[in-house]
Amino acid sequence: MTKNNGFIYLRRILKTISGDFMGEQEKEASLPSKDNFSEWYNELLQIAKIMDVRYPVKGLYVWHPFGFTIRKKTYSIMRELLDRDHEETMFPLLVPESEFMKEAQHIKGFEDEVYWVTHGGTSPLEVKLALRPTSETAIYPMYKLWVRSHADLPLRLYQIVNTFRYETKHTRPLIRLREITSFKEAHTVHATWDEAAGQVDEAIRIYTEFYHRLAIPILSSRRPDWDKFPGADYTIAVDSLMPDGRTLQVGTAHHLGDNFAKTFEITYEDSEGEQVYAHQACYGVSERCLAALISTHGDDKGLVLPPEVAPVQVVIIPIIFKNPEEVLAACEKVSEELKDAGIKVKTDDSDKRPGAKYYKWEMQGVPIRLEIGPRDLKNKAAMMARRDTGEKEQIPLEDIASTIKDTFADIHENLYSQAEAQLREHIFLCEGLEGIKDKLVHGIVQTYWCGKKDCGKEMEDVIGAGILGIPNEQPGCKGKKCPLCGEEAVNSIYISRTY
Ligand SMILES: Nc1ncnc2c1ncn2[C@@H]1O[C@H](COS(=O)(=O)NC(=O)[C@@H](N)CS)[C@@H](O)[C@H]1O
Ligand SMILES: [Zn+2]
Repeated sequence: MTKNNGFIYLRRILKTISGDFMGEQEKEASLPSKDNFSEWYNELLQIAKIMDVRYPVKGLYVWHPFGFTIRKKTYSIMRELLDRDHEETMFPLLVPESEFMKEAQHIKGFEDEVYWVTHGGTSPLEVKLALRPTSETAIYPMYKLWVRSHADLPLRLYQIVNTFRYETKHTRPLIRLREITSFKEAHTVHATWDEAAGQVDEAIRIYTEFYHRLAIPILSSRRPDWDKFPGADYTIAVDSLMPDGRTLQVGTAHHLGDNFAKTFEITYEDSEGEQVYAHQACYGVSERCLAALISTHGDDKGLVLPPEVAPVQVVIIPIIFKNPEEVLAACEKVSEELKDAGIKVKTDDSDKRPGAKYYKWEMQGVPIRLEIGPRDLKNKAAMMARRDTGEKEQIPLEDIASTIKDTFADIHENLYSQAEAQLREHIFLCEGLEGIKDKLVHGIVQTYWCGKKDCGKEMEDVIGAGILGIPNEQPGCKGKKCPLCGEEAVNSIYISRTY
């Protein structure tokens, strides 16, 4: 038995002795402390019924309905934001080798990651087919047919599909998958380079809003050239801070220049009747948004969900001593009222002990618990317990739906500001190499750079961590030196350990 398991086993013994008896099934599901983030994360995915990792193919995982509902809710937020000026569509999964192999940089970037289909039944295919690792090479041959004139631009389409990448690094549920099941990718076409650049900025604005809706603060920065998307002019990424001080790339937007337009002959007739190559942008978010959601807000009791994406937003627990009918009738009435107000509510009238019920619904991250018993009825009230703060307060049954909705807004704001403070506390301004190395253990380092590629690459080797990017908002670099070569700094940069 490892030290760790011994500790968990001891904890279980102590829990039993302390009389904090839980139902047999809960005892099995004790969650490690979040301080041990990796174990906590893996256990929580199972206990909270997000994903089942036992599927017999590496890097592929199965959605439990509960997790799938959270995923669906993040989709509806992303669709709401993109549908303002994009249109949703769907392109095929299989990409003929001839198309896939067209864009040289793109191939170089994906040749080790692409899955190939070589047979149909027992007969070998004439042209082998790639499982899309991302959809440029599936979409752009069609854009060539669709984009004829200036009037067709800008074209802004997106799709939410699964994509496949033969990841050779350590795969992890929601974080590094071989089948990305929730790839929300947008592909846009523009008349000029500047318009495509404007779209990249708009994509980052959309992603910042999307993550705000999940109460997750993110950092946006331009990736160093050696870390941009294959075939792109440049890449802007958004990163969230994970509890172990590493950053998670939770979305990217790429300026493709006219690189893909030249390869796939996407041209349009301009006002002088000239054929002009279009300029493009593409951007995407995967189920890493859920990894960030779970990791940013979860605690030692389990998930903590922002109300907008919680499958169960309110759980009602009847507290029954005497006259159960009266209590159950009151719970039913409150439940109906909340449902009429569009709130997702569940009443747990199972025969579990209240303690076991609290444990279960806290684990599932239910934002609000309502306890209703005879004493509450006498006061025409319910006891409201908030999952984010643990606070309990009596609230009047009268107009309870609007009280709950106001509390949802407070919960969301509280989760966001807590996460924002956490992020701010883990960005360390350092100017010397030694300071950078020891701060990197705890989070993100903001430092300076001379802007020279070979110096940047050497700095990464010396520090043992990558340059995350160049933030858009640049503090002045006047008089600041590059920590490696000592030359004048031209940029302030973020450095972090990453997933
Ligand atoms: N193996 C993976 N598992 C989970 N998420 C991934 C994986 N690979 C990439 N992602 C996520 O998907 C996002 C978009 O992927 S990407 O390669 O950067 N960009 C593209 O594929 C572009 N075509 C825009 S859609 C990344 O920012 C990252 O958050
Ligand atoms: Zn330098």
